[in-house]
Amino acid sequence: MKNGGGRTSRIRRRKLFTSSESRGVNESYKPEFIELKKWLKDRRFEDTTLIPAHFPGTGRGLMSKTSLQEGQTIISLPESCLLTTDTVIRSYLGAYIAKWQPPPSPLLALCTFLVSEKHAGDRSPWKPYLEVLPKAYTCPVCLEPEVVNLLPNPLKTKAWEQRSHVWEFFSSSRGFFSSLQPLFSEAVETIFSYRALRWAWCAVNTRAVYMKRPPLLCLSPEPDTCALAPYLDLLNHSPDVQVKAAFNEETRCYEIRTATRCGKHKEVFICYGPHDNHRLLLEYGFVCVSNPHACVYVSKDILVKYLPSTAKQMNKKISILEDHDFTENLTFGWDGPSWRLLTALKLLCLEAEEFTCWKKVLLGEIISDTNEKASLDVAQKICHYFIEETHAVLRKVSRMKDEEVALMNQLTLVETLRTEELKILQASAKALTTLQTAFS
Ligand SMILES: C[S@@+](CC[C@H](N)C(=O)[O-])C[C@H]1O[C@@H](n2cnc3c(N)ncnc32)[C@H](O)[C@@H]1O
Repeated sequence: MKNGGGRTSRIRRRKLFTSSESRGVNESYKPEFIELKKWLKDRRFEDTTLIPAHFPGTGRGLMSKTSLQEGQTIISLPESCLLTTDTVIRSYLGAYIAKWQPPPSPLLALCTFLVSEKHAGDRSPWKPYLEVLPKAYTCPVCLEPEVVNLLPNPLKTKAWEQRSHVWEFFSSSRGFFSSLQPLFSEAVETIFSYRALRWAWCAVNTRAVYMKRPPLLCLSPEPDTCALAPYLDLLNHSPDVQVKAAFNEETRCYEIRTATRCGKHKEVFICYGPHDNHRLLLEYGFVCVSNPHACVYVSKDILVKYLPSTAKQMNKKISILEDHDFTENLTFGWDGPSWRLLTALKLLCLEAEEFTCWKKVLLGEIISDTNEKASLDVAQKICHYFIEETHAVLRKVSRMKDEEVALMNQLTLVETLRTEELKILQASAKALTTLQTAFS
């Protein structure tokens, strides 16, 4: 029952209020930003609109020097500042990439360049940019296994998939890295280690902007869509803002135009997409407090577990749900259970004599008061089960924070996610109680 109604807008208003309260601390005096500024100036970019700052809620980001109006271009970064596969192919790596069969992917080309330039240290012309890149990431691939196990089930599965994916990316690239040995005096195995490649993978995945490029013959045909955009990639995400971002073929700059006003000395945000917190954690390693897109996912197993033991024709009902794509994306949100979740429950709760009406249920028709009530009751039970489970995990996280101080950051991330999910579940339980009163 997500209708984008009152609660969501209240959350948005609250969020806007809190962000306007949180003052950033100017960081432009820091040596790494002074160096980055010089480097950008040499590439014809000078910023008069934004300054690097640290914010209490979001960490490092960009702050506006003046108030920004709707439609204003907040940043216009020249092509010469962008790090793309073109940069890599034109570099000393180009000849090695061209020789390697099968051709490396665009992502591997970018990651190899980042690792190699980081290794070059002071000799790298990209040093001022590399120096401001985070040293560590909090995407699931970087989390300790005991922390991954504290994630909600569907996210946990995706987190393990991400770990195998990055490991596979590394192992399948070892041959290519060996071919680069003539470029280095140290053994390539020590330069292109799993940790180094994982760091580069996270840098590209959490920071690159979308920029579709024509395929290059020496690279595999996977889409070449990632560009690293120094300085611009200091902009944090907010679900409450709208921006237009694209490479302008006329000015040959990557430009971001805001559609949301921003006050002087406030954090300037862009929107990475209408992502829920699972996706933000999976792809970017953070979660957003009061995210209107956040939700709690319900799996098919949990649906079945909480149905009354008297429920009939369960296998048939499950296969109907599967055939009609109703076993995925079943969620609780700020406004209550989603329409998809309630519809799946209504179908599962059909009495034997109502079973022939299953198509009507999928079309959103009401079959009977009994069916409406039964499905709301199951939804409420599931919601309470999740509330209990979330409380239990939060207690465990709190114990672990005392015992495993080294994992503090990772545990705090899980705690924020789980606390947000608890708020959503409590809001859903309340919405369900209101709906249930109509049938009591
Ligand atoms: C493109 S970078 C933005 C700049 C980044 N904060 C930095 O210091 O380099 C994306 C990363 O910033 C962080 N981030 C972005 N938006 C955030 C937010 N609303 N709250 C907390 N962290 C955020 C996440 O770590 C994410 O992976």
